[in-house]
Amino acid sequence: TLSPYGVHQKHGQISNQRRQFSNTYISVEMDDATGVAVMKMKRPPVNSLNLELLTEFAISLEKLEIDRGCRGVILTSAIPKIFSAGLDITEMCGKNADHYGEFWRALQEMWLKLYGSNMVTIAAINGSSPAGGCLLAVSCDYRIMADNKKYTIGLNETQLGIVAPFWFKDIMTDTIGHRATERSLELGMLYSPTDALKIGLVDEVVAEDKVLSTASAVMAQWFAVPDHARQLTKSMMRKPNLDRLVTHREADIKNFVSFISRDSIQKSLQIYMEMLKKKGS
Ligand SMILES: CC/C=C\C/C=C\CCCC/C=C/C(=O)SCCNC(=O)CCNC(=O)[C@H](O)C(C)(C)COP(=O)(O)OP(=O)(O)OC[C@H]1O[C@@H](n2cnc3c(N)ncnc32)[C@H](O)[C@@H]1OP(=O)(O)O
Repeated sequence: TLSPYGVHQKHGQISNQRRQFSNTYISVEMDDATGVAVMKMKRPPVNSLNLELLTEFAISLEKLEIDRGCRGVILTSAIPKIFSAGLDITEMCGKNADHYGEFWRALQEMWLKLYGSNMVTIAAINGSSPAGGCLLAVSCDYRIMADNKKYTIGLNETQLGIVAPFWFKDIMTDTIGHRATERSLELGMLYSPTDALKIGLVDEVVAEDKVLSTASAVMAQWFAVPDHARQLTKSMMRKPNLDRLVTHREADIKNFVSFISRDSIQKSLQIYMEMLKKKGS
């Protein structure tokens, strides 16, 4: 079927209790018996967040949000060793202003839906999660990371010569505190799972093969609280950050477009991409 956004979706029934829907880059398996949906990003090689993935992400969340049977979402990756490499740098390089604006709006939309969700959201971080990947995780209610010191998480934007916008910074501050955020963002720090746990960036570190089962167990604990009370509390806690972006949404897009279009910033991003490619070859 074609959704109102023009994204093709495949629907399938895999049992009486489980429903599945899949787009190009997102697959969702909804378990009607538990009320839990597992949403997986599947954009090889590194789940970088391009315009299409962000759009599919927002549509999938919207569908779950209006599904009365769905009370919680586990967000994870179908790609081994990678949760998400963050924003697709090629979406921010060598394109025109209209494209940058459309891309940024899609990112804002996805974030407003994820951070503002009424459902319980748990990030099952089964791999590296820099920058935009960290934003996804920090926007959830709870974070469980795989215990593998090769994986890192953090807002490393300054290492690319770019700057995390105020709404990334706000939720990072709410998660790890002002001082830790200041240091972390200025230096563009990436943390191992153990260090991320120490500063409170993730809530639990578990063996790689236990990430999903732990997420399900944590979900059951959160489900023990009456939905209406938990939802009103979540909304009370998150409303100021949501309102701030909604109020300044157009200015934020303008700011991004003018910043990213600068020659010096384009050059920094190109150098970073070349560095990534060299490392891989
Ligand atoms: C004043 C302020 C106002 C407004 C705001 C202004 C600015 C905007 C800020 C925007 C916020 C930005 C957020 C972001 O998310 S930027 C992206 C940051 N991401 C990273 O730095 C991660 C980079 N990637 C890695 O570190 C590694 O790839 C990773 C994830 C650890 C995996 O490592 P590995 O398995 O070894 O894989 P490779 O490195 O070999 O990568 C494989 C392949 O993927 C390409 N690639 C990797 N990451 C990205 C990416 N983010 N975007 C696009 N492409 C990516 C990589 O180049 C390889 O490609 P190849 O062709 O060589 O196969």
